[in-house]
Amino acid sequence: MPESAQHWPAPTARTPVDATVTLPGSKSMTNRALVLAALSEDPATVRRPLRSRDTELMAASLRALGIGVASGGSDGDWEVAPAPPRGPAHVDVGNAGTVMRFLPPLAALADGEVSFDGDPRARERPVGPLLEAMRSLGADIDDGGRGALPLAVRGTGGVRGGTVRLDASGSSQFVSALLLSGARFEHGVEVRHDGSPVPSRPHLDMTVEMLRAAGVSVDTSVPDVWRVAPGPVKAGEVVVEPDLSNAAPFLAAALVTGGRVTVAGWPERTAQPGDALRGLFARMGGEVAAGPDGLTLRGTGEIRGIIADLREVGELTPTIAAVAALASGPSRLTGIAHLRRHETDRIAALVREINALGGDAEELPDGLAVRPRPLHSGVFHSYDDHRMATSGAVIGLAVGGVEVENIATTAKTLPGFPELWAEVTR
Ligand SMILES: O=C(O)C1=C[C@@H](OP(=O)(O)O)[C@@H](O)[C@H](O)C1
Ligand SMILES: C=C(OP(=O)(O)O)C(=O)O
Repeated sequence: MPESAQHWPAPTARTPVDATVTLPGSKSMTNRALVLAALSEDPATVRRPLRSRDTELMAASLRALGIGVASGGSDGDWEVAPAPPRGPAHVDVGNAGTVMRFLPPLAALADGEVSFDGDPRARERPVGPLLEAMRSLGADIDDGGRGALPLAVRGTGGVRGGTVRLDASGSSQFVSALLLSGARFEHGVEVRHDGSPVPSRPHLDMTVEMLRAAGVSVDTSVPDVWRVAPGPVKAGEVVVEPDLSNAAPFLAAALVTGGRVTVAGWPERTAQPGDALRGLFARMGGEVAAGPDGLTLRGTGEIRGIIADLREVGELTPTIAAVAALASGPSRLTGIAHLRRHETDRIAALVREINALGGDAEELPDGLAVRPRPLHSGVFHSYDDHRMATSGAVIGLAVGGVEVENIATTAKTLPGFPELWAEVTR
């Protein structure tokens, strides 16, 4: 297909956006819930799960390991019938960090060999520190010495477990992965992080909260140390919250058009990093208020630049950068060197695409700087990255003639994005 055939003309807002949006479930919660359900003593239910590429890959992988994952009830609920995982099996991780990192420790509990591979990009994403940690906990892994996919976990039906030290500065998912399966290791697991700060702290809190809700004892009394006691997992019924990271482009739509967007069902309390959008978008000029209908952002007509360390909420960066490209003042987004190994090198990609539309963005060693400059029409490339694609949509609302290449890549975490966006912005 010629490149132009895959271009999606981003809608430009002729009037301020005014809408209420109901978003599908959180990717991060859904894939944690599926893993915990799979490791449970009893059948478990995942209510209001996200059904998207990343979560369907997780469900398919668990099925390949002999665990029952079936649709049931309304809202696409998943009924999980746990079983001791078994090989031989193959896991296609796609480009899902959660599948790539959360499943190898579970596969080490399997009886038999489990091979892992994924999209070409998945082979470039870091997994080495996790594999080393697993080896020191007693797992047998063949990665051909690459410290990357493709690899095989030679499960023996159990993992010794114990204490392990690792550098999780490349991805919080290394730690989450060990914790999620750790209760099923003979001695549980104690993970000690050693290195530059771990990114995405809220995602670690989410892991701990969901484990505790499943009856697992987790000790977090020492900073950068997580101890999971051995014992049963009882996931029961997990209700998945709306995906607040995917709320980012919709709230941004209100901010950049001086309009109003309400995200329905915003939880009062949540571990999701997307909750930080309230503060970040308020600093960028929005008025944010929580009410019975959800969280509402009103644009004031003013779009301010922002200086922010986004280490804890890295996955919000593409949207923040898109708003920054439309702001009246300069922005500096730092603490996010690890984004260079996300779905794409997000720092390089954002700078390239903003500049291709006439903007003034610059790469920093651990982030990017964006200075105000009027943007013009053009193609915004997505690099097979769902959050790049939605960022192009945000810019397109304010800049006429923006076309997003491969908008379909949004199906990684938000299938139906173009339709939902059209509804919200019409
Ligand atoms: O555990 C999770 O669900 C996630 C953790 C974060 O990963 P990193 O710590 O690798 O950034 C985040 O960016 C990713 O989208 C989801
Ligand atoms: C980094 C992301 O995803 P993954 O779970 O593949 O790491 C993301 O969704 O922004």
